Amino acid sequence: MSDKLIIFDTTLRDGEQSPGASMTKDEKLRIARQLERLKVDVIEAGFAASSNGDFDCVQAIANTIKDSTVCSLARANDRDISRAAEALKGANRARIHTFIATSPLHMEKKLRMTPDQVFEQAKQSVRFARNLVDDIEFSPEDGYRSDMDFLCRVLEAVIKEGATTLNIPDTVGYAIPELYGNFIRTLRERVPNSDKAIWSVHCHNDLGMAVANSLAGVKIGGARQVECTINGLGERAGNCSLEEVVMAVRTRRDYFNLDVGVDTTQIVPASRMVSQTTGFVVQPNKAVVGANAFAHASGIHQDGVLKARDTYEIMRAEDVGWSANKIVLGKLSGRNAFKQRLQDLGIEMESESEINTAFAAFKELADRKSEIFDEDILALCSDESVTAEKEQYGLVSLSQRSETGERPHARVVFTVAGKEFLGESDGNGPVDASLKAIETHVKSGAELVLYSVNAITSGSTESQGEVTVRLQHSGRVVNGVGADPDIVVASAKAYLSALNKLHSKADRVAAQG
Ligand SMILES: CC(=O)SCCNC(=O)CCNC(=O)[C@H](O)C(C)(C)COP(=O)(O)OP(=O)(O)OC[C@H]1O[C@@H](n2cnc3c(N)ncnc32)[C@H](O)[C@@H]1OP(=O)(O)O
Ligand SMILES: CC(C)C(=O)C(=O)O
Repeated sequence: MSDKLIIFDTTLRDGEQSPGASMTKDEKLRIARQLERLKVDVIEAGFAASSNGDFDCVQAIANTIKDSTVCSLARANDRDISRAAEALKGANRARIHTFIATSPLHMEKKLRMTPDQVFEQAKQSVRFARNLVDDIEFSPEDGYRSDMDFLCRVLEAVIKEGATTLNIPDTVGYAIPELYGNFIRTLRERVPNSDKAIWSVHCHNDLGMAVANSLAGVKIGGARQVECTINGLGERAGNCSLEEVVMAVRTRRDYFNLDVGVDTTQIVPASRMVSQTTGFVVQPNKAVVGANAFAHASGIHQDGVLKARDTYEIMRAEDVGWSANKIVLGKLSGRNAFKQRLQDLGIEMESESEINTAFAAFKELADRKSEIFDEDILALCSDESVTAEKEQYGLVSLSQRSETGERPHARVVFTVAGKEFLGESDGNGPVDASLKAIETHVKSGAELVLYSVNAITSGSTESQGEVTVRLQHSGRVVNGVGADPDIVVASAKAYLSALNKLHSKADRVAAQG
């Protein structure tokens, strides 16, 4: 049996069946080119007979893609199949994928056909398609819920008519891995001449088992084609996700012993492209392509990964297209990860006790802020040099008046080197008025380059607000942070804190030079 697993991507067909994921021709072409870079074996470009627009998409993709086989879906009737063949005319390698439902439920209630009629239509359609194109895939829709004897009869007949791939869909995601794997194996054992066709799996994710079922179809059943989509996009809860199935087979080659031709470094770019095109956001904890798939937030894991990546990583982030794995600093981080980040940022600490002080400040900040960025660490480390005694500026009191239709006015009392000053100003808003009131006396000449507000405590109106301001002056950039239940007061505190840092940096520069 072949040791190659064929990757059949149906993002542009079944993926587009996700409500809200419809794509334009240009978008489909762009994704098709990315799928070719990804080196998938087959691209199911659409359903040519479904509309003139989708016909154009299939045709454009067929005329553009050179390496992958381009496929169109078609119902089991002459019109759909002819449209598919026509759209695929320009393809280097073309495949028609024709299907008809074989489960008792679908035949009786949906198609309103007898099993014998379905049998004849399946045979006739494959024969018709085979006269137009050599590469024919046949799918008994709702195959997994079909009667085994009937299914074997249909599959035997379509092989005789020239079907080259037999795809057994779990159309409604009802299968369980072991049962689905055995189902495929039984079919392969019972259908005469089963080795004349490639067996394929197409699983939906209604019970969250699309990937597991597909892999069971491969391992237990002996399927050698998996139908899948980028980000697991697809009808209802989606399809088997390409990135998961490919990385499972590759990472556990010891178990599957199969080759996949996919260039895995193109996985993340493909995932991003599909997400941006469809507007379907990838959940952060999604395997392989989620933002957190290679991110470590807890101290023990961070320590392990810094010492040896494989302690907590079974794949390399770079192998699937991320630039690197991530150590995310936060309240669960430990000293080793913190020290490593200081080193990465070029921050030198002279003694272990200095590091301990910075680490304690970091932990305190991390209790209030869910993620600590490099800017926070830079600010936090420069804070160490600003002790209470050295503070040049301090807030004493603030009052402000703002009424609808009137320009807000602020009165701020603050200290400069221990002496009290009163500043007053109007402004566009109460925050603007307060900062201008401080500047009436300070005249720092600094430019405000960032202003942001965070709720430190839970999201009620009583929350403590944390304001960050970033000031720039003569090439120096400093962050100031202030917290208070009153956002205007927090802003004034943050502003004065940033002025303190500018002042202390200026002092240091003066002392050095
Ligand atoms: C499991 C899957 O994902 S299958 C693929 C699903 N994808 C799509 O349906 C997307 C594209 N579909 C479409 O654009 C339209 O449904 C079309 C163009 C295919 C058909 O549109 P309409 O002719 O208006 O039919 P409508 O969609 O209302 O009903 C489907 C018809 O096809 C029949 N049909 C369904 N499957 C098949 C099949 N595999 N082979 C032959 N006929 C079929 C149904 O019995 C029904 O026939 P009826 O009109 O005689 O009752
Ligand atoms: C057309 C077939 C393969 C399908 O999409 C399904 O059964 O889910």
